[in-house]
Amino acid sequence: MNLTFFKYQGTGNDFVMIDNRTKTFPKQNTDIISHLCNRNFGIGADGVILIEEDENSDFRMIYYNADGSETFCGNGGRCAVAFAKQLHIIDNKTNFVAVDGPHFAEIKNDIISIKMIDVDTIEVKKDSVFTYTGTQHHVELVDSLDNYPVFENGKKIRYSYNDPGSNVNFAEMIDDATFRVRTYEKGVENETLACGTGVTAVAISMHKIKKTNKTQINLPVEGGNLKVSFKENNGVYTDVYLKGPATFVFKGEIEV
Ligand SMILES: N[C@H](CCC[C@H](N)C(=O)O)C(=O)O
Repeated sequence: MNLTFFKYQGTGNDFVMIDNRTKTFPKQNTDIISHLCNRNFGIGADGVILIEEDENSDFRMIYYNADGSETFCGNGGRCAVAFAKQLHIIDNKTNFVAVDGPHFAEIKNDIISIKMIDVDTIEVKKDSVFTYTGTQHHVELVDSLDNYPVFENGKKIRYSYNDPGSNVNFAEMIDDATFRVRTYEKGVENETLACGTGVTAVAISMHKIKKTNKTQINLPVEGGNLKVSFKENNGVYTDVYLKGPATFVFKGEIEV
C-alpha cells in the first residue's frame, strides 16, 4: 500500500506521523513500524504516531516505539498537536487522548505546552529515582554528561528492570533551575536526542530529592531546550506541563 506520512521532530526526538482517521494503517504489523523507523532502509525515526478520531476529544494519538511497542510519548504528544493543527483538526488549544489518558495542550508562539498525567509514583532509591510520567523512567544524577557512556550504561539499567523495563535518564545539575539530560530509550534501544516524559521525570525527581525547590525547570537536551513546570502537594505532582518546539520537517509517500 502507498502511505502518505509527515515527518516531525521535537527537540530532535523524531517521528513518522500518519493521519489514520480512515483507520487503514496496519497497526498489528510491527515489521512495518520498524521498517518506517529504520534509518537506512526506511524513513528513519524514533517512533510512529497515528492520529485518529475520538468521540470524546479532538483526536486520539497512538505512539509506537521503533520496535513496535506502544506507550505514551511526551515529545510525540507535542508533535501530534502541531500535526493536528496542520491537518486543521484543531486551532491553538486542544483536548486529546493517548494511551495514558486525556491531555490538554496549547500552541503559543510556536511553543507547544502539553499537560502530562499527575505523578504520584516516585520511588527514591540510594542512587536513583524510578517514576512513571506516562511511561517508566529511571533517573540518576551524574557529575558530567560530556562523554558519558549513555548507551552502555543506559542499556544495562534498562534491562535491569522487569518487563517492560524502563527508559533511563542521566541528569547533570547546571543550577537549581536547570538540569541537562541525556536519555537511553526502551523500545528505541538507543540514546535519543530528547525524551519528553524523561525530562518530566527528571524535573519531578530532582524536586522530590530536594536538589531544587523550583517548580519551573529548564532542561537542555542534545536536540534543544525543554521546560517542565508543576505544582506539588504532599508528594503528588499535578498541573505538570512539558513545553518546547515541535517542527514539521517534510511530507512524503512510501510503499509498505
Ligand atoms: N521519547 C518519548 C518517550 C517514549 C518512551 C518510550 N521509549 C517507552 O517508554 O518505551 C517522550 O518524548 O516521552
